[in-house]
Amino acid sequence: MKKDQTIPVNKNEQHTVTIEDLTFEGMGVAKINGYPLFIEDALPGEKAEVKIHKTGKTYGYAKVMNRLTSSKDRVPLKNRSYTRAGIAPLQHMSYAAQLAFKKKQVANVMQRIARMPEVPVLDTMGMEEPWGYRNKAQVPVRKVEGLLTTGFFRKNSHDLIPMEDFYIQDPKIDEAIIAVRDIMREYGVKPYNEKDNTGNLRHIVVRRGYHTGEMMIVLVTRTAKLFPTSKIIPAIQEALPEVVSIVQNVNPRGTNVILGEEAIVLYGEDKYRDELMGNTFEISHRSFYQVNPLQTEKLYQTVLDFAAMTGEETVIDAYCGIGTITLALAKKAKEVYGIEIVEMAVEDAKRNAALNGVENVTYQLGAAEEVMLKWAEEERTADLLVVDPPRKGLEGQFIDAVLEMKPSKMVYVSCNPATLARDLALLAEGGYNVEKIQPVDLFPQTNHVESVTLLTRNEA
Ligand SMILES: C[S@@+](CC[C@H](N)C(=O)[O-])C[C@H]1O[C@@H](n2cnc3c(N)ncnc32)[C@H](O)[C@@H]1O
Repeated sequence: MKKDQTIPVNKNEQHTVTIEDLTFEGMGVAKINGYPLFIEDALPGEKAEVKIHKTGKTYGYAKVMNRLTSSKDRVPLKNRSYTRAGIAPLQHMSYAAQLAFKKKQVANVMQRIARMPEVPVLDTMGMEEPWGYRNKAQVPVRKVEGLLTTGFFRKNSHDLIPMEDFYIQDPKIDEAIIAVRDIMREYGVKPYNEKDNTGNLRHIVVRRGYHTGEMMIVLVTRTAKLFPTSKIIPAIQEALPEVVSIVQNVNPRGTNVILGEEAIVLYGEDKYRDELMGNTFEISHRSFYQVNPLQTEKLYQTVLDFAAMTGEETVIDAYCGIGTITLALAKKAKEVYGIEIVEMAVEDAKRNAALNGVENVTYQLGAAEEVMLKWAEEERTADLLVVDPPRKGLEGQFIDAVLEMKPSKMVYVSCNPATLARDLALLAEGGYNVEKIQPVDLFPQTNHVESVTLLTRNEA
């Protein structure tokens, strides 16, 4: 829709529309005289009476008042709040349709952003049981009707929707949140009030090892003062025998960032254990660890399959976190160099290598873009480069370093198709062939798309 065109709808009007497409967030798209309306819980092909609730210059939002026809891809909702909270925005879509939607997301950006429609995008690898998969929950705590309450924020807001069962988390984690909430209520802990930055308990974070059952509880508070800890700690231990670590993380700032800088270990050590690809990992409360353990093994196996190593390779694993991919690579390579920016993750990574008796890995603390540039200038090289950056993708400087270093093979693990496509276009321009992309569903019921891409150097 052109900017100078008048908006063909008004707020609160009702219209009958047919859904034509889905946004990357999974919202239905219908058009009225070319003006796109984004509609929650609506699938392509469905006809519905909708009410306009927001209009902008180039698009608006509408709500389904009456669904007139249903798509064959529609399944019953578990709970409408999960869509509102953004926990399970695709819950109305059959799992097969979710997998197809994610494959299409990748194909779309490869066409639109990378301008490489010819690159094969394989079928998304899904889960057998796409619920109850998350090994970590970070649940906000607020006062609701006078009581310390846990739940989830309504999308784009900080209104707490009280919730006890999240469905996408390991059910043991849901139980643990309720148990900790009840203990906090019993001992009169004050819930955080962000309006005037008062109260104390901001978030309850629970992490649980899928293979070990070990649980870590993180109590995120505004001040370092906490409760009658002498009563709370034994109460948590009694209610949750799987708990091996209780950490208080202090975050005094008025911010959306969950964790603060200061940590006080209340019980055990700042770590719990889990296993991945036959290796054991100790994970501290600040370290990144993939949230879907079963699918993570499929993701890493895809990395190994794409890498097809002979045992002679020198490998760089950039953005390595606590070394989960690094150790999987180490079994098949001559040597692996991990790069990671979070100091505690590097400490975890080193300890984890020792714990598993792996000697052919070396970890470098620092920004991957700086370390890679330095290594390229020193004329160090690698046969294989594995990258697994955060959502913003690779820095320009990182790509420059890759093009100078020229590893013959690259495997790119991405959690954001848009930045992946941008980076693949630059790498292709710099002499890499983008061979294939394998989407892997790490986040069923959500619109997040993870993928693994194989690139080889075109020496011609
Ligand atoms: C998506 S995680 C991947 C971690 C690991 N490969 C895994 O599968 O568990 C991205 C990691 O990159 C790290 N990171 C973020 N920016 C970085 C940078 N500029 N340089 C190096 N590491 C960075 C984060 O701390 C995080 O551990």
